[in-house]
Amino acid sequence: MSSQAEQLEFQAETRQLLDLMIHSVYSEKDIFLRELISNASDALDKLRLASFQDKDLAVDTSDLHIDIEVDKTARTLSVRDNGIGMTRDEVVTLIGTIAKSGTAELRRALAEAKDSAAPEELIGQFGIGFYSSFIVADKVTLLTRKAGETVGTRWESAGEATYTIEEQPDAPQGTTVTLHLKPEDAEDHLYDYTAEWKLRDIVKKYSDFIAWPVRMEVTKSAKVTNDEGEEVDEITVETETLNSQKALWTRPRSEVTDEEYQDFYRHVSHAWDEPAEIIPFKAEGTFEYQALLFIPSHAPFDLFTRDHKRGVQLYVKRVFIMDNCEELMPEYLRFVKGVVDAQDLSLNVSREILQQDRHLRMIQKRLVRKVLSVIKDMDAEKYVNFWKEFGAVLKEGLIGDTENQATLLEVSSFASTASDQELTRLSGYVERMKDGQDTIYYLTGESRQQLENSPHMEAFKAKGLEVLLLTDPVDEMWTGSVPEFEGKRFQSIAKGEVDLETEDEKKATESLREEQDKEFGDLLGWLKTTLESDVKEVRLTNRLTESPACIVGDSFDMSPMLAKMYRQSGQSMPLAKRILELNPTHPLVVGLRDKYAADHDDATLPETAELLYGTALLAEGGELVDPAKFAKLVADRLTRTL
Ligand SMILES: Nc1ncnc2c1ncn2[C@@H]1O[C@H](COP(=O)(O)OP(=O)(O)OP(=O)(O)O)[C@@H](O)[C@H]1O
Repeated sequence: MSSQAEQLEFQAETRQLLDLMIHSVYSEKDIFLRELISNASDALDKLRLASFQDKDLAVDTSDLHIDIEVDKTARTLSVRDNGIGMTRDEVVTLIGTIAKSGTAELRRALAEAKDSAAPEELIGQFGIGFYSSFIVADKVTLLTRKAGETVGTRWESAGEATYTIEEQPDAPQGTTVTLHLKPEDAEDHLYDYTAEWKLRDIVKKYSDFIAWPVRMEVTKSAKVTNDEGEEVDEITVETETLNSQKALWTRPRSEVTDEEYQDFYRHVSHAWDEPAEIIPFKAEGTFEYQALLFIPSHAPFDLFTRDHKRGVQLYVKRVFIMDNCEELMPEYLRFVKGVVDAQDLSLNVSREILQQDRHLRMIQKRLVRKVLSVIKDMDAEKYVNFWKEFGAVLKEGLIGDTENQATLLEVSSFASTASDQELTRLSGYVERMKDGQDTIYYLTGESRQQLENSPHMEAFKAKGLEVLLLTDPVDEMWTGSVPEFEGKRFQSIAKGEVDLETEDEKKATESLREEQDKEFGDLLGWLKTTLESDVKEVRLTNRLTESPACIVGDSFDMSPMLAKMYRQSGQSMPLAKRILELNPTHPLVVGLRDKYAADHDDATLPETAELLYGTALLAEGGELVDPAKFAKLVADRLTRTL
């Protein structure tokens, strides 16, 4: 007895995607089968794992496999697995909606792309494997029963606004996806997906390495002699395993083609791009393992969201143990995909055990070194693309991975005042350093333009000193914890006192300095009191050539941008007071000094002090605490000048 079929609506984004899929002119239509087999293979992996971990789960895992079945008359193609299956709720959440984290981005991509975007790009970015069925089918039925449950679920959709879902008491355990195929149309690359040769071809091409047997009933004809002594064709139907099931990582690189690696990459990463680097790796000795890692050519859309989930898979003796094994790759290499197959771990390992495992830590160490060395050896073109896609993530490693800090610095690139087109490596910066320069100067902030025009830059521009322009949020963090590169100290030009004068220059200006300190002493003291709630010190500087004032931090002060990031992430961050530096040669500063000397009680003085501070803050791209009050001050002052 089956319950009433319920009709549910697809989420709006899913509907748009399905629409794209159905009307796709994408010529690589064959890939739908790869997606279905990939899902089936994952489901078998999960069942085997569940049977290890849950002894009460009464399931037969002795014959796990994938069947491909065709019905030429009904024009259907089914992919059946006896894997983990899904509950009704899982079908609704996994098949009816797209992962929450991706929806906002997807909506944007769909709006931007409309008809122009190649659907395969969207498919790739958002990992919507199952939906690719609708490229070749006008109706899809999914029948599934979760291991351990008694009742199954039947899901069906024609890829329009809705799908139906109902209970199916007699469903076998596992999942069967049945495609009601669209009419053949060779011109549109819609082939006969009930043809044995075609299916065999596709499986060989895309899914040969799948560890589980992919089976299909095939007809064989053989010449036999009948009772009358005549030679006749005998047609027999037998089940054949179409894939070789060879784990790619166990085979030497010379025996595997690039295509095979690429298809495997797409299977493990659920991505559709090509890997930029293929990294086979083998360790022998006391602790044996094999790894096959990939550096993708494109960053996935969810690289920076918390629930980014695909990384390196852990296998133990060719048995899948888990996706995204965090113990194998540090966070900052989360874009690396692939598998690690360890020989000496127990199949029963849990996440908790893994966290303690010494061997795993050793594997991680070696893999990290291997990946970094591959990045180091990339040719220029590949590296530029790599850095564009993953540079901001890699730099996260500068914060925690002190062991590889030197290599990470070596492979990092940065924007710099030396070129407005190309990024520079630190080695390039060091080569261009002036005689006697022992410091790598940098400035952090939100955009290149803001940094280039910041008052902090003035003296550096005037002296022709190169400054790195760091605009990734992560730059705010690592610059605080990495002291040097090849003996050259990093120094923020917005922090500490800047001393760009040579000894000779210092001598020449010494007396001028003393004089200025005397002349401006009163003003500095008064300003410090007046602006007490905003600054902790007021001093003269020679870092400014054009602006009247700028604000700097002490060497160990948090930058305003970093404080803002903390506040945005919900942490309370008291406003840190910084230092106001004045340009003693600027007419505004000189004028202010004179006015203060003439009349300490002039009513306009405190306002001018506030304007001076506010404009310095704006010039560096900072945010005023009370913009309305500041605007009013400016307007009043302007009115008086008219
Ligand atoms: N044959 C199957 N057996 C069990 N669960 C399945 C099967 N096919 C799909 N699923 C479930 O549905 C989910 C969504 O599948 P879909 O192919 O749309 O994306 P995916 O496999 O998660 O890949 P991606 O990472 O590309 O999103 C899967 O993650 C899996 O949990």
